[in-house]
Amino acid sequence: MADPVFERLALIGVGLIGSSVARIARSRGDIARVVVANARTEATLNRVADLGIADLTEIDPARAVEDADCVMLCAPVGAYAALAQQIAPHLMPGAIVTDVGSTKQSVIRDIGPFLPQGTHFVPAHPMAGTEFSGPDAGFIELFQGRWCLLTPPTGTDDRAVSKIRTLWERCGATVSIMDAAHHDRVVAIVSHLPHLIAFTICGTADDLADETRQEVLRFAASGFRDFTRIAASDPVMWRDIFLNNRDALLEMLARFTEDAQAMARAVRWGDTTYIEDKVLRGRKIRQALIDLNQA
Ligand SMILES: NC(=O)C1=CN([C@@H]2O[C@H](COP(=O)(O)OP(=O)(O)OC[C@H]3O[C@@H](n4cnc5c(N)ncnc54)[C@H](O)[C@@H]3O)[C@@H](O)[C@H]2O)C=CC1
Ligand SMILES: O=C(O)C(=O)Cc1ccc(O)cc1
Repeated sequence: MADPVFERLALIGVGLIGSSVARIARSRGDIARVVVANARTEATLNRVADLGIADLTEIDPARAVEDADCVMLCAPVGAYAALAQQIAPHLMPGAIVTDVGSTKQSVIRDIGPFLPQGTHFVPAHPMAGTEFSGPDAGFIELFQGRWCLLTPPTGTDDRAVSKIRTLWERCGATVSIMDAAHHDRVVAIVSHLPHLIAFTICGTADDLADETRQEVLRFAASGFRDFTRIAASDPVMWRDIFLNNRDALLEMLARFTEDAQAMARAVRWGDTTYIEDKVLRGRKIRQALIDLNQA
């Protein structure tokens, strides 16, 4: 077995993503020699201990990061600034701080300024997840065959980037490195806007008159069901994502609204070619994903 990438990995937050990393690290042995789990409540830490997915549990984030050569923030992105401020004075010289947040410019803005000289910061975003949360939701296969996007700010130490790349590759992901602003625009269209649409359409259906709502729930076809799966995601996590990728999300929403209006016009005027073209385009995108094995 290869040497572990890290001696001690501290996970700040052990929900779906943190607990999946913990499970993989514990089962493989070549990611970290010791896994420390931090969460806000004793109840979560007791659950982590029962699940046996960390070597140590620690309720104080400042203590959790002591002696860790890698600290991974796995909480909702709105909590990052306060967490960074708390842990910064306790980081070991040379420690690598990384994260799994779904927005990247905000994370660099919120964490970067607190980190002391001599530590390294490698922001990351695994493009894998489910609508479930908490330590029970994680699983070993979560990142298998999925992308992990790294957005190291200019000047980041190459060895630190390379170690985080190895960590994610050992989790089963393929790593791609990109600029944080580009990342935020890409995920706004492929992830954040689809979630916004899912939350909105479920709300719209729920706002309908009582009688109709019953019908919506009883006869929901698979299209609506697919939306409800996404809409079942964690409210705090998505509140934080929307507010921390505001500009890119609003830009993509404006473009989407224009396109939806064009579709409405085609429906109103019976523009069969327009409607067929759009449906065909959707079908081609679906096929391309299937060909890439990502659907
Ligand atoms: N759920 C998903 O599908 C994906 C989520 N992400 C990102 O990963 C991060 C974690 O998401 P999940 O694991 O899904 O969330 P989760 O809700 O399953 O777990 C979050 C963890 O953070 C802790 N936490 C919550 N608020 C906190 C606070 N104010 N201070 C300290 N700790 C706090 C919770 O106790 C819990 O341990 C988020 O930043 C999210 O944007 C990234 C990829 C996919
Ligand atoms: O469950 C789904 O459909 C997801 O899209 C999961 C997801 C949620 C947030 C991310 O930043 C990345 C992936």
